Amino acid sequence: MTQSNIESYIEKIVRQVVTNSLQTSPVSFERIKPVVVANWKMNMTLASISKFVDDFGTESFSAEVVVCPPSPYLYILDALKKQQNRSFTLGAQNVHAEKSGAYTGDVSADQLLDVGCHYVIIGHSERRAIGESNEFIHQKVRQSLETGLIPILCVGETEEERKQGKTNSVVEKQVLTALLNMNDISKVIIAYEPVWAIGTGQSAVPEQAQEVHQFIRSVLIKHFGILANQLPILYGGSAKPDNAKDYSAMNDIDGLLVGGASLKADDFKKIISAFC
Ligand SMILES: O=C[C@H](O)COP(=O)(O)O
Repeated sequence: MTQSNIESYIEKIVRQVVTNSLQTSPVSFERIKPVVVANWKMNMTLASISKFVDDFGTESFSAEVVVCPPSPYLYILDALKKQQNRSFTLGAQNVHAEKSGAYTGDVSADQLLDVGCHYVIIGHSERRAIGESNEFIHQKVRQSLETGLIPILCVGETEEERKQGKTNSVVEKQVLTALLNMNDISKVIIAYEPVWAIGTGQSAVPEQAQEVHQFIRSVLIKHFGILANQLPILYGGSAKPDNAKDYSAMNDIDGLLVGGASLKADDFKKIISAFC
């Protein structure tokens, strides 16, 4: 074999590996550790949080479990979970893009770290709906990563956009704008949440979600390299104890972002178990 034959042979193999990884689920990597996140939104009180912690029990899970309470309860939830040895990690529902300053009512990434947070949800459709742009979301992701918080970046299309066949283009733009010019995205988690499935009881069929997850993974690999294969991509939108197992069976669904069904510890634990 001549030198140029060897080079073209190697090039062909490399191209084949990349093409395969773009078209199918990764086979050469270990399965990503599942992540199951509770987003309590603007629900719960001190009494119901205390009951949740009691009911959650001391069980530990092979999945990473994250609970995101409303911000006034972050500190007390951290204290309760440490005191009672609970196996979940703390996350916030939002963060400001700037490090500090005159932003009445907002909370910074440093402050979230200070009260025990490791994760933060960014770009949830309920915040996009009140005016958060892709660019602002990008700044929040950057600030969180620089501070040491793990961003859970939410993306997803509206019902109208899906009907118009724009799901992939909408989601691609949301992902790429949020992660623009970032060299290291290894700490990012993506959550695909079709807006029409959130809080409606009309969850996406697992195969429908899998299709978008696979597309998101291919976008990540194309723009950030093969290691992007290891980023968890979660599904969110009317996930419940009785459909969690079906999502966990999908190759590219690495966990769930759960709203309503995370308010009761028993329901939430059933959902976690589906990924363990
Ligand atoms: O963050 C969670 C999602 O918005 C899903 O909410 P849901 O499970 O109540 O539909």
